[in-house]
Amino acid sequence: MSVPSVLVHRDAELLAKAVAARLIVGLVDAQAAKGSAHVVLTGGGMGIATLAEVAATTAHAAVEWPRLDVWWGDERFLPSGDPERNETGARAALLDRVDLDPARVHVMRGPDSGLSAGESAERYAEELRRAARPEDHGPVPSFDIVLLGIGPDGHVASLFPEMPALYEERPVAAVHGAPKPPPTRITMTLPTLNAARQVWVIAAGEEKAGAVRLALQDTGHFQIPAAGVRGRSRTLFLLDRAAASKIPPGLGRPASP
Ligand SMILES: O=C1O[C@H](COP(=O)(O)O)[C@@H](O)[C@H](O)[C@H]1O
Repeated sequence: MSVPSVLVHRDAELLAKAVAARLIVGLVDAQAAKGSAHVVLTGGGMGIATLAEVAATTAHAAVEWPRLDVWWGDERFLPSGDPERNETGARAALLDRVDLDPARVHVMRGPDSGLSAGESAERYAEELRRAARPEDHGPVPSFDIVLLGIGPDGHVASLFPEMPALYEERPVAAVHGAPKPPPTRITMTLPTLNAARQVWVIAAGEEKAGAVRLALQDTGHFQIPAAGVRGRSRTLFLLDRAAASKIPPGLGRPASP
């Protein structure tokens, strides 16, 4: 597990552009090294803004989109096409604008699939298992990059403080009674997220500052789930100044004037 590094950009707009540029380079590097790459997407304001910035820059043509596997860290358990689904936002911002192989876009199924949330979680775990290679040493691929937003309560993906999914050892869990709507969700669990080479937590705005501070301290992950996500090679907290405003002096590195 890696020790988190913190990079601070001036504001949310610049943060989204900087993360987009970093994501393009990360995917190009991974594809150059291994031929293909796995990315895990997040919903939320900064997650979708980052994807929109990837779409907006011509540099995204450097990514070999047909050789990219796209996964989600979590999904709201809503029918396909619902505007509140993380998938819907990601498709509108980026996925429908690039040449992905549809078989490599791994959506978490909603109620319109006829599956219950628990069955959908099991189905996703099975899809992850099928994509894992012997060199991954586990039931899920070693994702190249996991993108995560963070809630003001410290949640990441749909891992909310003190909820049962935090105790779950299976790769994917159904969440019932989430404190943020909708109450029913599907989420990768901590062991799955932490199988990634790189985990990037992206946050903008003062309302995230307290959670960011606690996530960077030795807070228990049952209280602050973001404190429990760490990439095997690298963990980055990519913040704007407002989200970084409560971290101890000297911890964050300014990245934008
Ligand atoms: O509900 C969710 O919230 C978080 C954070 O969203 P934000 O809008 O406060 O940035 C997001 O990361 C997660 O994927 C999503 O389902």
